[in-house]
Amino acid sequence: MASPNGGVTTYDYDDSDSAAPVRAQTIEELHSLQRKAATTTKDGASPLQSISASLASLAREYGPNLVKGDPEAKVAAPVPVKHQQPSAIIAASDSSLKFTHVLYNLSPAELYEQAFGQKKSSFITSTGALATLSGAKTGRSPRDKRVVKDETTEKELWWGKGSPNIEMDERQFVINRERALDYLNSLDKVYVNDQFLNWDPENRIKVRIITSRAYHALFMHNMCIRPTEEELETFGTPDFTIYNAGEFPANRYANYMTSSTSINISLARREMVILGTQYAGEMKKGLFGVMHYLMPKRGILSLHSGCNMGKEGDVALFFGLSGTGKTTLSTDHNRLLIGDDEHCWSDNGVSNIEGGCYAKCIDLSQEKEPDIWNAIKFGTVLENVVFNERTREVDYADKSITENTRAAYPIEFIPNALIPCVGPHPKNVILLACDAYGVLPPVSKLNLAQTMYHFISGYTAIVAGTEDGIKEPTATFSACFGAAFIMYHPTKYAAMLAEKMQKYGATGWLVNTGWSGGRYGVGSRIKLPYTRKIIDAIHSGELLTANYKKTEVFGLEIPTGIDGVPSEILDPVNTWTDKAAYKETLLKLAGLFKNNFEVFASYKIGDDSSLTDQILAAGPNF
Ligand SMILES: Nc1ncnc2c1ncn2[C@@H]1O[C@H](COP(=O)(O)OP(=O)(O)O)[C@@H](O)[C@H]1O
Ligand SMILES: C=C(OP(=O)(O)O)C(=O)O
Ligand SMILES: [Ca+2]
Ligand SMILES: [Mn+2]
Repeated sequence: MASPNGGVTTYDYDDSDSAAPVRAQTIEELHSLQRKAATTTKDGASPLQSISASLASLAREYGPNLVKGDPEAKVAAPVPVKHQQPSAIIAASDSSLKFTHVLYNLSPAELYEQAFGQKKSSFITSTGALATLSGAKTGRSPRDKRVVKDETTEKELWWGKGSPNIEMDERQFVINRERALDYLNSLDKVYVNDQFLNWDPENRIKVRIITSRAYHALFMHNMCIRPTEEELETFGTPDFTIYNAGEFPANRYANYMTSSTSINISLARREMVILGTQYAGEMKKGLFGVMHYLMPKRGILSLHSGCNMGKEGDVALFFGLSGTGKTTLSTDHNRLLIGDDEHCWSDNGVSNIEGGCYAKCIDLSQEKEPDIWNAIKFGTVLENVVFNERTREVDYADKSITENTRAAYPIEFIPNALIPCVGPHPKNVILLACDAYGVLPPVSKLNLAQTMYHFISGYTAIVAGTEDGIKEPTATFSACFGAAFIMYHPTKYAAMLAEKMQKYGATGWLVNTGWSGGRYGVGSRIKLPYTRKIIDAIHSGELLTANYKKTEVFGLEIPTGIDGVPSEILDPVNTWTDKAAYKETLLKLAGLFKNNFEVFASYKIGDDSSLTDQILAAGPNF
């Protein structure tokens, strides 16, 4: 009788195990049957060659020896493809004799397995997410960011007081780059992701992320736009490359370095080097800075904002500093999500830069934020959360590691995401100001000059944990609601925003997602359900036709009533029991606005000098 595995004749024993035997002679063969080979690229060597070039030292003649696939994979291992090297070259150092395995664009399942093999800190939670730790740094380190100042960037970029761009020179950049590369090339394996930024096909940017940690690769898989198999085949050379050697420290004695953490950007080389921090947000926000450089050169405005669209095609932008409500408020069950954090506004409308969302999840509740809650499942990265050791249920209230706990998931995990993530010109531009002083109204309608005044001021709070060293909400002025990420002077972005808002007739709003009834510590955070009702009234048009009154000092137009919101909270004076303290705090804040704006007073906003005058007059009067 012919056996199912063909050719081999077996005889009937009186054996109870009468099922057909598996098509394997050995246990290894059996294991190899478990996994069906994935379709590989037509020309397997081509991405490896471009990766080898990426990982090459600038000082040595050729790059490291690269092999595809996991060194641990004994079964069905991909065929090693050695990088082409001139055969006559004699290895200059031991490091060039050694192989580094490249794990290229792995799937989430593969990255889970890699993460478990790599760190004791990676676990599956009860809903299937990958919980992990980012190490000593659990927020961004803006004081450790350096940008190469050369002849071009010296003229182009915003430098000096208030600017996020702290200079370094080209030579120190390549020294740090070499340090990162030597570290990465010393490892047995590195993870490489080739992905895209920007859903606008005409302005798509190709990015490569090289990292030592599987969780970083999964994070970027979720956060950037994922290429199809065909797009990977023709990917070619990336437009921008991140070398994430965050597990390895920077040299504190090097020029321009002040700590062992260093985030280095060279716009000329189109590269970013990360040393001494594993906080994943550093990569996504670093790339955002690059987009803030590249896009305005093409007449496209880059925005630190969330974005969603109503059923009628009405688009809203939500500008806000980290942790002040972009993700929470743009994720709205009644609207289509275009993106939660980074967008472009071009002549064609809006487009999301990213392929995923990065939600703060401290105190996350299923009831208040159901869509984010449900997105935390297999494939999602959970950074720095605490969970029950046995049930693996996450305790979202636990701040023992940080208050900046985060979930990163692909945008498709939100059921009403709009794919591709593009939309028409915005109708409403909402500025989220998280007021730690508790004196700004929950909502005000702004005219264009006021919108520009508040956009340039960027008054809000840095919330606990989002930046290194911040322990409680701290009042700040962050130009364009994202000063840490912009590259040019704020008035360049403001002029573009004014032009676009005017051209497309968008209305500006100031929404306080912070405190009410007293400053932080005395009053309380405005309730999320009320903020949602306010946002609903903006979207529906209800607030365009409402009755308004003007506040003293700031001259803000506030509505007298909104469906579902207690009317008395709309004017903040009503929520303070100590009226004298309210007035004093209001004047104090107005003074801070005035001081902050002084540096901008000498700049013209765009070509319109009458708009500049109106903007200067749109601040507080006292
Ligand atoms: N009134 C409010 N409006 C918006 N967010 C609020 C409000 N009250 C509390 N929050 C909380 O503030 C945080 C906002 O974070 P998130 O939306 O992720 O910020 P961003 O996307 O701007 O970085 C969430 O944890 C949210 O639950
Ligand atoms: C990730 C960050 O912020 P956001 O919540 O705005 O994405 C950050 O500031 O590190
Ligand atoms: Ca090796
Ligand atoms: Mn966010």
